[in-house]
This record gives sequence, structure tokens and C-alpha cells, in this order.
Amino acid sequence: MVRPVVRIAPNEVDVSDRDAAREIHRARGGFLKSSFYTTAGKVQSLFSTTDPTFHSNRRRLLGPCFTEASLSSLEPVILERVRLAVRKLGDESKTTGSADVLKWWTLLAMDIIGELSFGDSFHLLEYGKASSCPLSHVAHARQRIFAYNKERVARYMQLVGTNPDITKNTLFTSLLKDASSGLTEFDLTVEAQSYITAGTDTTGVTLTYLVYAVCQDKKIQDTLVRELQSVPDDLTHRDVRDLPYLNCVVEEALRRYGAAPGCLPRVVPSEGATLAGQHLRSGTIVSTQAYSVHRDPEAFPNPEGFDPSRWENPSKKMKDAFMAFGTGPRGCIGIHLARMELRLAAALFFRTFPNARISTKDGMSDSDMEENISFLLMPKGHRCLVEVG
Ligand code: HEM
Repeated sequence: MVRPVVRIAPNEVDVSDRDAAREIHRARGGFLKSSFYTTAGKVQSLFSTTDPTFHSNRRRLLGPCFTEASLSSLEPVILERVRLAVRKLGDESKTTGSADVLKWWTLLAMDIIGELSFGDSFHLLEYGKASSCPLSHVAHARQRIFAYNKERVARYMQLVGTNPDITKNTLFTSLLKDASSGLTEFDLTVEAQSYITAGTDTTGVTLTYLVYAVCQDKKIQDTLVRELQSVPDDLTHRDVRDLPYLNCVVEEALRRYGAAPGCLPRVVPSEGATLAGQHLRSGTIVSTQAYSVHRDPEAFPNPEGFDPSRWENPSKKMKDAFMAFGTGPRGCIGIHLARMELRLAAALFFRTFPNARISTKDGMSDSDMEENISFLLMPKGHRCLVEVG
């Protein structure tokens, strides 16, 4: 029997029960983010803050920028980047015999979030790599990156100030035009930086495993390709948003390979709590993980399998157990953006390359795709080579 509450440190338990997970993450449940999220220098962002008042104020300001309606005005930018990524990986496959989808999807996600934040992409897809631009040493050069992003935010703020009508829309445009938002250049830089961190590898890696999993199963690939034949070559999000099988593939990729499967630590509130029948003292750290909840065999029979058809008619148990984007008020603000990117990129990829297959060139094998999980998921080999010809 799987135990739903397991002690993993003197003051920390892992919780894998889906109802307990909902209880921990629900609105006004009182389980705040733990100090795990506190950043060096204690600069607070929507993502990192542990203060519920700061969080609800910031979410109220930033949330409306991420609705499906707001994102639809940004779709041309996203679509242009997705088309470029698919073209570039096709070119790479033609020239070298295979293309690394992990690389291209990561550059794609970073370019998109850069352009949506600053009104200008990082142009990483044009470079074909991240190492020749100032964002290369993410772990070692936080301050340099912050200064770089601050300058880009300042440039964009100046543009909005001098020429509001012809300035490209970004995620921040409405906030900049509304002086009452009170967000400063510093605040916007902090948020943009956290979007880049939260929205790049997550989307790039999920998309990579989606391609990998579909290419592993001919029946799934054929079904998806057949459905995509109904949409035009110059497809837009409207053409693919409600495609039933594509959406099943995206949901199953998020369930099985969502790139944030690790612990989301929270603190038990002052009155203590009983979770899955276990009483926990105030201050205990409780961590849920999508990894285990997504493998609950009661909700997802044959949980290790990749089976998009399970989403054709999802049960309440499945919906309750799904937490690829977290859940509740601290759930992912980028959920609609991520789903839009996943649908567009998966659709355009399999529409353009219906015969795509995982390469065996340069020693590429399933062991490259073994799942390395810390907070995020990353394929062990840091690559996923495909042949698309
Ligand atoms: C497939 C892609 C993505 C996955 C799997 C994902 C997953 C998650 C998860 C699990 C959380 C909750 C984290 C926690 O409780 O510790 C979260 C929060 C967040 N995500 Fe995402 N994310 C994705 C894409 C994005 C994108 C594209 C953005 C771009 C802005 C983004 C921005 C954020 C932010 C700012 C938060 C914090 C929200 C808050 O606390 O109010 N994510 N995401």
C-alpha cells in the first residue's frame, strides 16, 4: 500500500494524497509557501513571495495580463516565433541529419517570454544557441542579467511613454499605461526575470517530452497527424485550440512529463492540520508533488503509460489529481500562455513533419530521455535528437 504522508526530514513530510493536495493549495487554506522560495537579497516577486498580502496584490495586477483574451492580442508574436523554431529545426535536421528539439523548444520558450516582456525577442532562435548572448550564464551572472533586463524594461517604458499608440503590446503594456498600478521599473524587471525563469525550461522540456512520447507510439502519432490534416498550413491558435486529440496529447504530456513534477513546499498553519488522516503540527513543511499525484493509479490506471485517450472523457478523480501547473491561488499564472505554446508548437511540428522520429544518431537513445528531477524535470542527456525528413 502506498502511504500518502511520508516523513522525509525531521520537520518535513511529503503528501501524495490528491484530496490533501487540494486542501494544502486551496484559497485561504492558510498553507503558505515555505522559505524554500525566498530568494537571495529577499527581493519579492509574484513567484517567490511568501507573503499572502503581497501576493494577492501583485496577482490582482498581473493576472489580467495572462487571460486568454489578453494573450490573443499577443498571438502573432508567439506564432511567428513558433514558425521560426519549426523552420530552424527542420533546417538543422536537413543539414546535420537530426535536430535537437530540446534546444529549439527551449530557445523558443525563452524568445517568446522575452518578447512578451520587453517588446523585443532575445533572437535566440536566430542565433541557434543561448551561449552567444548575455543570458548565457544564468546561474553565474544574475546581476548582469538583471541589469540587462532592467535596461530592456526601461527602454520599453520609455517607448510607451513617448509613443503609446505605436508601441508593440507586451504583458506589461496595460500596467504601464495605468499609472495607478504603482509598479516601478524595478518591480517589472523582477517580474520579467521570474517569468523567464518560470516559463522557459518548463515549457521547453514539456514540449520536448511531448514530441518524444508521440514519436514512440505510431498509433498516437498517426491519430494526431490525421487530426492535424484538417487545419490549414498557416494555422493559428483558433484553428487548433479545440482540436480534441491535440488537447488530449497536451494534457497527457503535462500529466506524465509536466516539467515541474517536484516538491512544492508549504507550511502547516498555526492551528495544525489533519491531512490524509495524519495530524501535523503547526510549522511542519508539507510538500506535494505532481510526480506522485499524477501517478495515482486510481485516477490514472497504468500511470506510467502515455495514453492521450484517457483524457477523452476525464473523470472527476483525474481532474482533481491534475496539478501540472500547481493549483489554487499560487497556481501557474502562465497556464494559458503555456497551453497556447504547447498546442501551437505541437500542431505545427507534427503538421510539418508527420514522419518525425527519434534519432539514433550520435548515440542518441532512450537513456538520454531518462527523467532527472529536482524541482524541475530535465532529460538526463540534455538533448532529444529527432529526424524529420
Ligand atoms: C508547461 C509549462 C509550465 C509549467 C509545467 C508550469 C508549472 C508551474 C507550477 C507547478 C507552478 C506552481 C509553483 C509552486 O507552487 O511552487 C507555477 C507557478 C508560476 N508559473 Fe508556471 N509553469 C509553466 C509555464 C509558465 C509560463 C510560460 C510562465 C510565464 C509567465 C509561468 C510563470 C509562473 C509564475 C509567475 C508562477 C507563480 C504564480 C504565483 O505564485 O502566483 N509559468 N508554474
